[in-house]
Amino acid sequence: MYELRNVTKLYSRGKDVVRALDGIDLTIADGDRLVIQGPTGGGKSTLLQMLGALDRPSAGEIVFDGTDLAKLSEARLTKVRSENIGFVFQSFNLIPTLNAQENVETALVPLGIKAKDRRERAAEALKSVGLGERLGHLPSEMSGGQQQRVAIARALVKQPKVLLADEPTGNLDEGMRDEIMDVLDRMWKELGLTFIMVTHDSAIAKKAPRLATIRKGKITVKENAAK
Ligand SMILES: Nc1ncnc2c1ncn2[C@@H]1O[C@H](COP(=O)(O)OP(=O)(O)OP(=O)(O)O)[C@@H](O)[C@H]1O
Repeated sequence: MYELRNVTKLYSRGKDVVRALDGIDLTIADGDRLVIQGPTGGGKSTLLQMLGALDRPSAGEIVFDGTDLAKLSEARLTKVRSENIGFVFQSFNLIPTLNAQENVETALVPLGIKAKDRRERAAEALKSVGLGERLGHLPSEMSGGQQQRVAIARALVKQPKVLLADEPTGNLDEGMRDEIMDVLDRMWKELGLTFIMVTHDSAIAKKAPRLATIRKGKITVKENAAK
C-alpha cells in the first residue's frame, strides 16, 4: 500500500530549519494496522500528513498504490485524498451547523455523488457506527464519543482504502476511549482497511501488534506477532 523511502520534511521557522522527518523508510502493507507514538514534536503529525496526501515531503518518495505522492500536483493529491483516504482527528472537526447526516454527506460531495445516494450512504454509514437513530442531531446535541462516531462515519462513507487517525481518543474519557477503539478496530476488520493511528495513549500502544516510534524525525518499528 505504502512504500516510503528516505522521506525528509523540512520546515523553515524564521532563520531556522526544522527537520520534522529525517530519512524515514517505512513499508505499510495492504490491510495493515500501524500505531505511531513518540514524544511531542517528534514528527508524528507530519508523517500522517504525508501519508494522507495533505502535504509533500521535501525529499524522498512516498509510493502509494504504485504512485509517488511526492511528485503529484496539488490537484492530483486532492483527488488521491478524496477518493482513497479517510481522516479522523482528535477534535472531531465536525461542522457545527450541520446535523450528523449532513456532516457525513460532505465527504461525498467532492466525488460527484448524487444527493439521493449521498443521503442513503450517509444514513448507512451512521447506522454502521451505531448512530442510526441520530441522523438529525447537531454535534452540540451529541456526546464526545457520539461526535467521534459521526467523524468515523464521515471518514468511511466514501469507502476509502486507508483510514488515518490522529489521536482519535485524545478528547475522550476512558470508557469512551475503549468504545471508539472498538468501533475503529471493527471497521478496520470489516472493511479490510489499512489503518494508521497516532496516539499518546500508552495502553493502546502497548497492545499494538505493529508499533512505530518517531523521535526527532527518525522512526523505529517494532513488530509483535504475539499480540
Ligand atoms: N507548519 C510548520 N511550520 C514549522 N514547523 C513545523 C510545522 N509543522 C510542524 N513543525 C515542527 O516540526 C516538528 C514535528 O512536528 P509534528 O507536529 O509532526 O510533531 P508531533 O510528533 O505530531 O507532535 P505532537 O505530539 O505535539 O502533535 C516540530 O518541531 C514542529 O514544531
